[in-house]
This record gives sequence, structure tokens and C-alpha cells, in this order.
Amino acid sequence: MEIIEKAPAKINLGLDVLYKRDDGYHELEMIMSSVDLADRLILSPLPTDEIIIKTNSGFLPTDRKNNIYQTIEIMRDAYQFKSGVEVQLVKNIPVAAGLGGGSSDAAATFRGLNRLFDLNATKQEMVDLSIPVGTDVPYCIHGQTSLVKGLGEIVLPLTQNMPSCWVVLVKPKLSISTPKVFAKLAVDDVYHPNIHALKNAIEAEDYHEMTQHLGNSLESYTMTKYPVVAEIKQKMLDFGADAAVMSGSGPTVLALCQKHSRALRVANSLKGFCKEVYVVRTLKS
Ligand SMILES: C[C@@](CO)(OP(=O)(O)O)[C@H](O)COP(=O)(O)OP(=O)(O)OC[C@H]1O[C@@H](n2ccc(N)nc2=O)[C@H](O)[C@@H]1O
Ligand SMILES: Nc1ncnc2c1ncn2[C@@H]1O[C@H](COP(=O)(O)OP(=O)(O)O)[C@@H](O)[C@H]1O
Repeated sequence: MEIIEKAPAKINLGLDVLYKRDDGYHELEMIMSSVDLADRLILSPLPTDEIIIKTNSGFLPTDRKNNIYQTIEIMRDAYQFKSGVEVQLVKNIPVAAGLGGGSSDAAATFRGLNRLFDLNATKQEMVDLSIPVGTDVPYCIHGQTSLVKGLGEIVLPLTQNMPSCWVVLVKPKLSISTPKVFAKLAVDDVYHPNIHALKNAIEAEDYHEMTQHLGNSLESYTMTKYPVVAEIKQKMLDFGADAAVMSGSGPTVLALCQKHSRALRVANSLKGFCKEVYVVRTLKS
């Protein structure tokens, strides 16, 4: 028996860093949504108790460092099934891009194991178990446009999906260290996007108003350190995107376009500049 699960990329339409907590982490308030750029996982049971991960990506660990591996161990512990599992991961989401690929793979593994072994786990039970795997996993288990708070463990689905549109994703060839970004952030000085206006615009299904409120507190530090990120955003706007913002801790920048022709124009204009350019759609839950 085989189970196939899709693991869509997440985007941060809004990311506000509220303050630095006593434990050193930063309290966040975010609006997250998902797009149809997705990894694919094929899960099957094994006669032994092994966990085997096979992937087309040369860069990923296939041992306990992989979020999929950790998820299988956590679910096996919680639901006491003995069987081993093989997961074939078809990686389409760029790694370490601010698109939550690893977290989405973990969420797909929770869903897939639930189906494969008839575990009857509720969404909330999976969310509770997922927190140690990664801060974006609870959102990825919910999977619909949400207000996300804390470090990512509080997920409040909005009453509406984000208005449907085209999303252009551009990832420069850069690796950005998330710990470094947070460590260097001047918290008292960051830009605070208006997350509540963004939430209200989405819930009112007002595309134009939504585009006015995209924003990311981490953007200005990253753009100063890596000017190419600012250049990508500016080019997207110059070529007619309705709005553009960096996703998560970057370096991917996303642009929203209502018209497909406009999205193609933005994408084509950036292809000579960056190798990794994707034109995708928003997802409906
Ligand atoms: C910024 C976000 C938003 O979706 O997205 P991505 O860029 O990963 O997509 C996430 O909160 C990224 O969380 P996560 O992916 O868990 O970050 P990690 O790499 O584990 O974080 C490493 C380090 O960054 C700092 N950190 C991280 C998250 C947070 N809310 N406050 C922090 O101060 C901590 O020092 C932590 O040890
Ligand atoms: N299944 C997985 N897919 C992607 N990355 C993974 C996975 N499991 C563990 N990782 C590790 O997690 C790190 C962050 O990956 P990813 O989720 O793609 O980034 P981001 O949080 O920026 O969106 C990578 O350095 C990678 O080695």
C-alpha cells in the first residue's frame, strides 16, 4: 500500500516581529498562506522497523536531521505502531528559501501516517505533536490562510482564503542564516506591518486592500545585508506586480499579480537575473 501526500510551500504575506522574549526567541505575528508549488511524498509501510527516506534532492539529510524522519519517530511513539516506513520525497520547493519546505514535508508526513495506519489523529493532536519538529509545522498542518502567533504554535485560520491570484516566487542564489537574522535584528527599530489591516482585507476578500498591507519586519535588515533581495523586489514592482514582499527570513521574494499576463511579464523579466523563478497560484483549502 502507498499513500501520496502533497506538501505545498507556505508564504508569509505579513510577518511582524513584536518583541524579543526572555528566552531569546522573538514573538511573531504573521499572516501565512500556501501556494501550489509543492513537494510530493510517497509513504509506504516496511516489514522491518526501519525509517528510510529517499529523495531526488542531493542537499538534504535523510537521517534524523530530516523533518520527515523526526515526524515518523514522534508519531510512532505517540500512536505505538511498530511498522517501519519508507518515504520517497520529490523535492520541488527550494531548500532554505523562506518557503517552509521542510515544515510542509513534516505536516504531509503527519497526514500521510494518519491515513497509512488509520490512526484517527485529529488535526489538533497532530499540531500538538508537531511543535518540536519546527515552528512552521502547525501552520502547515492547518494549511489554510491563517493568523499565526507566538513562535508559530498559535494558528488561527481566517474566515476566508487569501483572494486568488498569481504568485511569482524568485529565490536568489544566497543562503541566509535565520539565527543570524534574528540575532542582528534591532528589535526596537523594526518596521511593523499592519497585520490586522491585512487580516481584515483578506476576510473582506478585498484584493487591492490586501496588496497595500504586505510587509515583513525582517526585510530591511536582509535587504541592507543582501542588496540583491531589494533589487528583486524593486524589479517586480517596476515590471507591474501589484505588490511584493520577502517571505519568512528570505531570501525568496514573492510578488502578487491578478493577471496571468502580468505574472509572466514579472517572471520573464527576472529570469535573466535569477535562476529560480516560479509562477504559481494561491491554494484554496
Ligand atoms: C521566519 C520564519 C517565519 O515563518 O520562517 P522561515 O524563514 O523559516 O520560513 C520562522 O519563524 C523561522 O523559524 P524556524 O525556521 O524555526 O527558525 P530556525 O531556523 O529554527 O531558527 C533558528 C534561530 O532563530 C531565532 N529565532 C527563530 C524564530 C523566532 N521566532 N525567533 C527567533 O529568535 C532563534 O535564535 C532560533 O534558534
Ligand atoms: N524535508 C526537508 N526539506 C527541506 N529541508 C529540510 C528537511 N528536513 C530538514 N531540513 C533542513 O531544514 C533546513 C531549512 O529548510 P527549509 O524548510 O527548506 O527552509 P525555510 O525554513 O527557510 O523555508 C535546511 O537546512 C535543511 O537541511
